[in-house]
Amino acid sequence: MPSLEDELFPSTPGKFKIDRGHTNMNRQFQRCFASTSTMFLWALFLIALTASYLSFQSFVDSGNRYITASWGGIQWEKQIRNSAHIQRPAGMSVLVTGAAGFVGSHVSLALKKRGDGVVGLDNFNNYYDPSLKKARESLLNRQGIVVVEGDLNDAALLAKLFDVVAFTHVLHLAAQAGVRYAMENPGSYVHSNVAGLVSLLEICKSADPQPAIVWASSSSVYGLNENAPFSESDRTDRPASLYAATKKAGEEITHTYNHIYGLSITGLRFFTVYGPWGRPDMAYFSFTRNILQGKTITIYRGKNKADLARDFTYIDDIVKGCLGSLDTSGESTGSGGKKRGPAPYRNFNLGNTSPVKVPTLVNILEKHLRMKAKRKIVEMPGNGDVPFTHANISLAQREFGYKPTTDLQTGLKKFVRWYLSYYGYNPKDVQ
Ligand SMILES: O=C(O)[C@H]1O[C@H](OP(=O)(O)OP(=O)(O)OC[C@H]2O[C@@H](n3ccc(=O)[nH]c3=O)[C@H](O)[C@@H]2O)[C@H](O)[C@@H](O)[C@H]1O
Repeated sequence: MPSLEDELFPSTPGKFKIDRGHTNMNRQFQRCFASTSTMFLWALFLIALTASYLSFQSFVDSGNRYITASWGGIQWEKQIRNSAHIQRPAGMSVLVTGAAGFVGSHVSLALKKRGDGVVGLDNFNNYYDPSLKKARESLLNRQGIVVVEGDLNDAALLAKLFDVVAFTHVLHLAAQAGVRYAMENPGSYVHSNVAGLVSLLEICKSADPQPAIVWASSSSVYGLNENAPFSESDRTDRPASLYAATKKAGEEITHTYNHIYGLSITGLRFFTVYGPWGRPDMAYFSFTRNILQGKTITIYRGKNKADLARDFTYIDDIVKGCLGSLDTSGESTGSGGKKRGPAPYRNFNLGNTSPVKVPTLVNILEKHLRMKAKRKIVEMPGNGDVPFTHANISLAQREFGYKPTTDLQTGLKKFVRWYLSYYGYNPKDVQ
């Protein structure tokens, strides 16, 4: 009888040598035959195992190819390098995250126009109509700017981008925006504004040379602050929304990376930015759409029937603020994850310095659209809104000459003109 060991390990070399001197040939033959067929079965099993392993590997490989299909390869790298190519003396090569977004697309075009190299990154998520993002991307493409489709949390993609281009600057504008949406989808704020930010900083800190980073914080960090106008030295530890809390977290996180790794960091506290190619989720945009469609608009009102007010800031002024910040960012001091000395850490308000009440904003829209709004006034729900915002911009003025020049009347006129042409309304129909 074959031992258990024989059964389990039938292919052990030399184990089944035929003993020719044995008289019981038949038995020998049977044993040998039995062993051979077991060997055969095991061989079959091994072949099947190898085949399944190989096909699994090829499935994994093809999966990876699918995941990375939108980036990688010699041709792709060439496009990225062309896009990042600097065309002016002492120019910069900038990675703009959120490049297909409102502010990102405007600043990318301005950078390219003055001869800087720009590579965009955007995940084209569907927080609002992605076709608007695609339309902005087309504008950028026409100026030779490539927008890579990918998420901040894709560390392999970020590493690849820094392999291909030694970016001098990162303008980090990709974020989950919107104050009130944070109650519906809190996870998206953590994903983009916290995890995504850290993922980007990790790559930047390890880069050699390290880029200088300018990124979008928010006026919302002032939260329940009542000192007006808001100064950078005011309290920012009482956020009123999760959106604000993630932006405040961003300011703390970037401080850490500045402190440990010597990254140059500039945070920009944007005050309710508006203008052509804007964000459809914002009040001025959705009010315009609803007024044109004859739908009722809801206007929130604060305590004691006080109107809410915002320091609405026109996009062209914000673009100038972004360029000024990039130009004065100073250099990161570290390389390859090691700090070599202190680097700049700055936060600036970029606002308009003249708050306007929301009902006044609606009056201006009515005038430009030549249509009456159907208004419904409701008490401000506890949704993260703050009663007013008002920027003190003296710090940005001093540091890089920031000076907003567009008032809400003028800015909304430009917005309405863009809106009507983009969405195909004939202004004559809008009487
Ligand atoms: O500065 C910022 O850091 C933020 O600015 C922007 O937030 P907000 O100032 O809240 O702008 P926005 O939504 O246009 O509401 C404007 C006003 O209309 C009121 N509002 C709004 C909607 C509505 O239906 N009714 C209404 O009265 C509303 O109560 C508010 O008083 C960006 O979206 C945000 O991403 C961030 O960048």
